[in-house]
Amino acid sequence: MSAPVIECRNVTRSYGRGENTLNAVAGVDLSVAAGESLAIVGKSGSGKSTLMHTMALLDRPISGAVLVHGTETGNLSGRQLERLRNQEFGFVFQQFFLIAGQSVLHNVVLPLTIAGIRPAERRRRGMEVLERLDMADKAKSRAENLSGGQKQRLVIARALITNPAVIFADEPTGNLDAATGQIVEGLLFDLNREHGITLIVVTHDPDLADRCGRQAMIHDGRLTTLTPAAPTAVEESR
Ligand SMILES: Nc1ncnc2c1ncn2[C@@H]1O[C@H](COP(=O)(O)OP(=O)(O)OP(=O)(O)O)[C@@H](O)[C@H]1O
Repeated sequence: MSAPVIECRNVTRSYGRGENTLNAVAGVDLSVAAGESLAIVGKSGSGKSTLMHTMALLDRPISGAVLVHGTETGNLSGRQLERLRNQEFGFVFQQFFLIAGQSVLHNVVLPLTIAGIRPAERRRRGMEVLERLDMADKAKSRAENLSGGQKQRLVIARALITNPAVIFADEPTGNLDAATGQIVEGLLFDLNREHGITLIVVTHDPDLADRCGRQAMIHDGRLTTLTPAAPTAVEESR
């Protein structure tokens, strides 16, 4: 089995103060092996997105620790967290978070722009990833003019551009019709299987959850069930 790419140790994340404090995630221990696929499931409001955001270093836990490749992240500065996120993680959320008025290519290379990569290199890598997702002919189109499925493919291209170790997907097919959702789902699992990218998916969709190697069930912020007990990790191929 590969070493954990992400490890949560007794992670608690709360909202509000005093008697209004709500532990949206409470004492979660969870280890994700490199190359596995994990679904985070549970009822609405159970804490799935909060857990994912905490694992993805978008939110800090109020207690406990999140380790990435074995490194404790609690002492990192905001800038260091941002760099780690940008290098290691890709994000595919239900809302596409596209910059309207800008081209598909501009949107795809955004993480490289943030990382300070030069324009020629950005363009080369942007076109490469768009070709991989069969979207090269749309490179110059305005992002807002794409169909829903094309937008989500753009988002996957943007998530892939930094060659991430982990893709976090929060209801990735939630805004898509069933057929388009299947295509996007297929793409995500191909990346997991063929490129060893770890996939962590928050979903209400039982079929999508079933395609993942493991399922973590969250109830009132607590991890209640983890199935199967042993991770089905594939070799990391990065
Ligand atoms: N920014 C916030 N401020 C205050 N409370 C919040 C905030 N974000 C989430 N919560 C609360 O934390 C709890 C967990 O929310 P979270 O979004 O993680 O659940 P979820 O399982 O992802 O829900 P859903 O499936 O509906 O998206 C909920 O009770 C929610 O109301």
